[in-house]
Amino acid sequence: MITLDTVLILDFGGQYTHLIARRVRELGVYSEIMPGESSVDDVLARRPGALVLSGGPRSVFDPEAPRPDPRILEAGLPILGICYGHQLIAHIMGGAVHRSPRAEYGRTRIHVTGESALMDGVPREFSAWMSHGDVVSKLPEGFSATAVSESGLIAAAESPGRRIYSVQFHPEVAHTEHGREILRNFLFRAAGLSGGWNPGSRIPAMVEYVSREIGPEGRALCAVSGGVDSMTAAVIAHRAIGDRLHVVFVDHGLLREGEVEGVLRALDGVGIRNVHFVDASDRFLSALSGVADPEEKRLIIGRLFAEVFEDVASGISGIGYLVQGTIYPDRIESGASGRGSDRIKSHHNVAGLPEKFGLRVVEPLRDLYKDEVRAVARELGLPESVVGRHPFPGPGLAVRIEGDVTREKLAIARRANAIVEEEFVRAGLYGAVWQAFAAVMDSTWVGVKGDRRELGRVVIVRAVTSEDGMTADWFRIPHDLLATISKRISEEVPGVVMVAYAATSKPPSTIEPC
Ligand SMILES: Nc1ncnc2c1ncn2[C@@H]1O[C@H](COP(=O)(O)OP(=O)(O)OP(=O)(O)O)[C@@H](O)[C@H]1O
Ligand SMILES: O=c1[nH]c(=O)c2[nH+]cn([C@@H]3O[C@H](COP(=O)(O)O)[C@@H](O)[C@H]3O)c2[nH]1
Ligand SMILES: NC(=O)CC[C@H](N)C(=O)O
Ligand SMILES: [Mg+2]
Repeated sequence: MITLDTVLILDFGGQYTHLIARRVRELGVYSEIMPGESSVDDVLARRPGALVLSGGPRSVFDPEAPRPDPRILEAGLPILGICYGHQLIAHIMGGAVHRSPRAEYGRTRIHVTGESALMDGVPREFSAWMSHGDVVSKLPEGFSATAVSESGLIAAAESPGRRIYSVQFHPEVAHTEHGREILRNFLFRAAGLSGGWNPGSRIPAMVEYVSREIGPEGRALCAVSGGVDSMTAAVIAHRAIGDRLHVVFVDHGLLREGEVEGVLRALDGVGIRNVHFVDASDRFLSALSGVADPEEKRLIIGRLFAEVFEDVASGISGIGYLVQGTIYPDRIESGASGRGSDRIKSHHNVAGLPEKFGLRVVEPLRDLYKDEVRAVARELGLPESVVGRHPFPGPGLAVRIEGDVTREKLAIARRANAIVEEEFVRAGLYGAVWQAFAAVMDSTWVGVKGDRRELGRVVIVRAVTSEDGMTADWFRIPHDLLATISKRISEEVPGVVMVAYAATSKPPSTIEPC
């Protein structure tokens, strides 16, 4: 699916690597992230139009520091180094990097000192976001500095003849003024890429990919949750193979109020005929009984999903494939994107499938971010109720329940989640947040209801804003809305005596509690 104008971002563990990929895509150039130490052959095999070397936590002179294959710098490709990437270029090509006596963190004034395609249309002075302790103290042969920071440190450098550019600051973060222009200048002026990519433009290629994978005779199962990812994957697969597509929707007993009816209605609406609804709630809930560890719960659910899919598949003749709505962040967060990144959570659809899974997995959306999937869904004509639906994790309410999943906690989670969603809709704020939900804690709080002591549960309400679920900020919820939600949950949901609001961003938290 790679076209000529792909930008590959070599990841050295930077905090903002994903933002670089997103910004580049927003500018109309397809981009992907690769491990920073990928070999020159692996990089060139993907026929990139340009490379970006990301930031990273290490010092270039640290013996453990990740390094690019040096031949990459000689391959003649346009390169932009950012922060650690900037330092790597200097270090490898014969310049020098030193521990700076003055670290620069946060907003820093930048002075443009030279003529540079990178700085075209950018004022001679602007504020940029810095986050570094090392500094390039000597540039390699043939490089010149084009900007300095307020402390006189090199902030941008280049060797235009070799089409190698580097910046010490982070053009990809919103706090850097003109960061977008600088990236745009790199892509279109320095690297001469042509742009014009948008997520919708990938629809034909995605349909093509599904047709090719499944072949002219093949039949596939598509696991659908009703979320925008799997609905979009199903519609793409349906375009590709028509009624050779069978959709399976599983009730694992961890769904929200009204969800079964809603999803079946939505499936009917997109014209998919072969729908298999499986009520497997007893099977899932009994397997989860007494299991408190979050990762263990996820892995059990992943395994049971796979078993149910295999059962359904074996009842339909000729099914050899499973189409899933896996998206890019699912793979990244499950630690599947490259070496050295940590597995944060086992998203059931990535890490949960058993090694000997009997069906071949087909994932048309595997390289897209959520907002890009939404753009595709809109383009495909899916209804706004699907396009705008908040993400709901595959393991369902199990990840919104601390400790073991009991019927008591499930009932609380179900009611409390319904109240949160209803009130966000009523306040006109459903579309303003990435997600809004309630989680049920194991801990208790002493309450007093109708003059009687009641040892009740704690429910945590969480609402976040986010672009892609990779990072998130807690939503500054209006107090009136929080008051209504809190009052309704504590009054209407038996067994709850405390409602709290989660005021931590991601990082350091994640969005869902488990
Ligand atoms: N109840 C379910 N029945 C069948 N398949 C499911 C179910 N829940 C999840 N899946 C499968 O797991 C995949 C991942 O779930 P995930 O929640 O990430 O995506 P989604 O539900 O499609 O979208 P969203 O993130 O918007 O909820 C889905 O795309 C689908 O293939
Ligand atoms: O399909 C999914 N399977 C999962 O196992 C899963 N866990 C979390 N999520 C959703 O992913 C986004 C990031 O969540 P976290 O910050 O909690 O990791 C949030 O939007 C979460 O709702 C999941 N989606
Ligand atoms: N953000 C970065 O890439 C930091 C690079 C390097 N670790 C430094 O501290 O200078
Ligand atoms: Mg979902």
